[in-house]
Amino acid sequence: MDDTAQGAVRAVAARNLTKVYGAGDTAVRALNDVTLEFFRGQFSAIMGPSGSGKSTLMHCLAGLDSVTSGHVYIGDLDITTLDDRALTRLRRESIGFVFQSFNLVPTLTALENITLPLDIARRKPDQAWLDSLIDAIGLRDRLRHKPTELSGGQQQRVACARALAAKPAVVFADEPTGNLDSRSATEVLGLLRWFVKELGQTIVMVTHDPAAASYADRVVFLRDGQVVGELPAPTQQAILDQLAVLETPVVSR
Ligand SMILES: Nc1ncnc2c1ncn2[C@@H]1O[C@H](COP(=O)(O)OP(=O)(O)OP(=O)(O)O)[C@@H](O)[C@H]1O
Repeated sequence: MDDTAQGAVRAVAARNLTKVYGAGDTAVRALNDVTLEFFRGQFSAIMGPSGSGKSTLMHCLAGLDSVTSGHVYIGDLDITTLDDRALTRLRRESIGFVFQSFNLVPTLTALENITLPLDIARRKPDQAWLDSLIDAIGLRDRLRHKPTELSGGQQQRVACARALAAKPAVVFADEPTGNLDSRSATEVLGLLRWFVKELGQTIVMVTHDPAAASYADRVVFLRDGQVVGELPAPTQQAILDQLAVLETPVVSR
């Protein structure tokens, strides 16, 4: 895919992306002609009122949900042309996920959870890369612990390392701090930011939390399935101001 004039390389893009759930009278247009790009080496946040289409957008971008029309690109690859098998391989090799509920495998140790994507893909670990992830999450002395022996914040840091283990093209984080206390949330957000700044990773995060979104390089705002604005270098106050506008019913504006 072309570089932009500023030299930023697109990591993920949606082109005229529409997603309709159901049909007839009960059809819901969750995404309505969304065209949007996320750049390599950037931390982006997606925000918007409940029901605005954030999860749907993330699921379509990650190849977890089919699109009704339009295109999704991971790098140069139009993933809407892939069959299920190719999509599964793409998700395994090129996409990392961090979920609100951590989703670690309870029977595996922290280290086994981190290397799981590599084991599934039968790929040899890059030890130096894994070491940098393990150092970054600060849990070298807990690597043999099972998830239940770790705090929520520690589990989410393990999940973050797992998301990066296979050096994905992009990491999608769905409310990664939604189940954490504020101190653990700050640690996880600092970690995500470090992955972007120091390792050049690309992260796209859905969040309801303006404090979390202020860690991003850029916030994209959705409303009624459409992109209605964005903020570069967002501050928490600027995000709150934008959300207040979005959450005001159109008729009273
Ligand atoms: N599987 C589905 N079937 C039918 N409608 C759906 C489905 N998933 C989502 N929707 C609808 O699509 C719209 C967008 O939903 P989505 O979950 O993407 O919004 P969201 O911004 O992530 O919301 P929230 O912040 O509450 O999680 C909503 O109207 C929702 O009810």
